[in-house]
Amino acid sequence: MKNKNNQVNTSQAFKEAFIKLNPSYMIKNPVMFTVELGTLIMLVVTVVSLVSQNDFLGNFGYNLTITLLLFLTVLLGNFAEAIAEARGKAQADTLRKTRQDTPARLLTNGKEEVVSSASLKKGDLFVCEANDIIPADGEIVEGLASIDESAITGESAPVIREAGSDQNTVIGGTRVLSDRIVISVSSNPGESFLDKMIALVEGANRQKTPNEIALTILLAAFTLVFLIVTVTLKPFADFLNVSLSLAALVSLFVCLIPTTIGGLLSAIGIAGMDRALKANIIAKSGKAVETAGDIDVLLLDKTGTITIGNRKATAFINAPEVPMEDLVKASVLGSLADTTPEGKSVVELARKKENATYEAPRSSRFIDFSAETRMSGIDLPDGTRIRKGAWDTIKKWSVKSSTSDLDFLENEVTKIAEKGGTPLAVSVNEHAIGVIQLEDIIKPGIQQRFARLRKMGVKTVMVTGDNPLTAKFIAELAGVDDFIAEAKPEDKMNYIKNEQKEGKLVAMMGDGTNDAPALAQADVGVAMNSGTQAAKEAANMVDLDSDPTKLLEVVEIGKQLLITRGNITTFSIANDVAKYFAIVPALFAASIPGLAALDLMGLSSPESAILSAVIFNALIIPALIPLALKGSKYRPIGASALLSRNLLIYGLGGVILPFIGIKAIDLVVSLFI
Ligand SMILES: Nc1ncnc2c1ncn2[C@@H]1O[C@H](COP(=O)(O)OP(=O)(O)OP(=O)(O)O)[C@@H](O)[C@H]1O
Ligand SMILES: [K+]
Ligand SMILES: [Mg+2]
Repeated sequence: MKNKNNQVNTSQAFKEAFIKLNPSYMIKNPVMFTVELGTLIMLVVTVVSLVSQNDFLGNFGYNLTITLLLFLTVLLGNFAEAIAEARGKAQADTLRKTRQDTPARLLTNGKEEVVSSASLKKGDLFVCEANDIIPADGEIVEGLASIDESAITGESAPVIREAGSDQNTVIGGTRVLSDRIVISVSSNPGESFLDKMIALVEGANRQKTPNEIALTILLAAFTLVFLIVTVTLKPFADFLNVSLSLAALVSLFVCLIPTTIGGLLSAIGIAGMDRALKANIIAKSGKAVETAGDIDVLLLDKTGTITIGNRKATAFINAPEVPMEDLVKASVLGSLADTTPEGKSVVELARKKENATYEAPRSSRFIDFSAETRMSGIDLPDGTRIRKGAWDTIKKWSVKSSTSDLDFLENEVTKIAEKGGTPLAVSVNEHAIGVIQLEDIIKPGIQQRFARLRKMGVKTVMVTGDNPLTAKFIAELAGVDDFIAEAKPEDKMNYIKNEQKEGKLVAMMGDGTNDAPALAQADVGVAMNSGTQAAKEAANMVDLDSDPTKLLEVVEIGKQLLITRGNITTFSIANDVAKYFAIVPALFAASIPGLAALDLMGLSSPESAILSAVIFNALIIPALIPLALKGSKYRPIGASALLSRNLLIYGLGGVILPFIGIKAIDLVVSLFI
């Protein structure tokens, strides 16, 4: 999140590192758990070597040193995880301050009563006015207000939230700046957006992602293989009359198993979630963040996602021989009960421009707008049927219209649509009588960012319920690769299913209830924070900035996470293999003259070789903490170029570094033993 202080408390993280030594916690990380076991074994050996002496038990001072170094290795792994978590904890504390108990003006049967925010339940209604802190998450059922959401988003510009629109949700802890709204509570105590966010940043219920689980299993398998390698070295050494102490065997084992990635794995995952949060993305799972790194197609809803979303009526166009007054009257009557911003703006335009107000006769029947029918309207008591909606539906409805009227209106509809406006046709008793022009504003700065997504190999597709001409205009202006028009909610979902059948990974960004099925179906569903409750619940991420191009950051964070994990794994395993060739010749060189040729390093003694390797093995973990937290940089240079580049740096580097590092440490260590 922006503007949030993010101070990392190092001493606190160090304390956490000790708490994490608990074996029931350690067992989740098999590699480091084995190191902990090794430490315990060495502790026992150290104590025993104090009273009884032989070659296998080794000497007390040396054993104690190895024990302490192994303990340090475990501790440093835990510290890496703790320091990654500490950043989230600082943010959680800031958020907690936002979640205080506030008075709520509960509304029951039209009467107001002040209660505590903690007692609000799902479905309760409450009132908020200027300067009130909104006591709970909810949907506005009446009115419109400007709201300061900076406590959550860090963004100081106020946002407009309005009943009946796709921008009708409010978050507990944010502040109303103007006007009066009635809100219906959408979550029970303890389950609010803030509660979920706090749990998320604290990593309280962080689940390992499928990728992480797979890697953990692989690393455990490696550990087992190296256990066998180490154990079989003992009879081999006996046969050759080389004395190998228990300390040497345990140390060799710890040096060979992938402790570097084992110690940093969870820190890498936590840091990825943390980067998402810094980009103002609330990711409900780490899996979604990782998947985002591999996305092929991005679907975007038009209204409210690519455009600002409060479409306003700006003109009435009447059919020939239909008086303007009749069109305006029918438009207003057909919009009186329409709670959408489109409907309200029609009534508004009639009042402002034509100075016309009308009231619906009693016992009229209202037909609500739905994305499915794409029209709305009213049936008057005298039998008059008024409908307004998308041109293709109204055209079908208007069976009694003359061809010339239909031709005229179709021409007007085309003109509006070609400029990116949304035409709403109006029909009375199956006669089309005119068109209302709706206009919307495209969110700024979109085009370049879609171009970058294209460069990353992501195809962008706009899906909309609007007509093909409007869709085409907005699609070109926004710079998306393709568009789908006249899409009903299930069309959006089916498009995603089809792409998925072809093996593609699909992301969807949307804000409306009509986007919810698609958001749930997509591999990565991102809801606009401004969107409806249904959209936010169906999605696996929420973008606090309601920015449709935010997927760019999400993809980069996902790729970064995958690449960082890949790089450190490569490095860790290359390191371990190199250590084998650095230490084993040193252990046997004295007894097998043939091996001396392999002893490239010429380490000062077998004991010093072992010690130096263990020290190197422990220190490499903190050395890589900054990389694990910051992540490898992602460059859009293509997958194979990236792979060969990283293999070169982390694979080759991982092989070479231990030779240099261990030799340098050996030079120092040999001064002491
Ligand atoms: N209040 C309304 N009354 C009648 N018709 C409407 C109303 N609002 C929209 N329409 C018509 O229905 C069509 C579909 O609307 P819908 O909101 O499902 O899709 P959309 O406008 O493309 O938005 P999105 O891109 O968010 O899906 C609109 O293009 C418009 O022609
Ligand atoms: K190791
Ligand atoms: Mg929308």
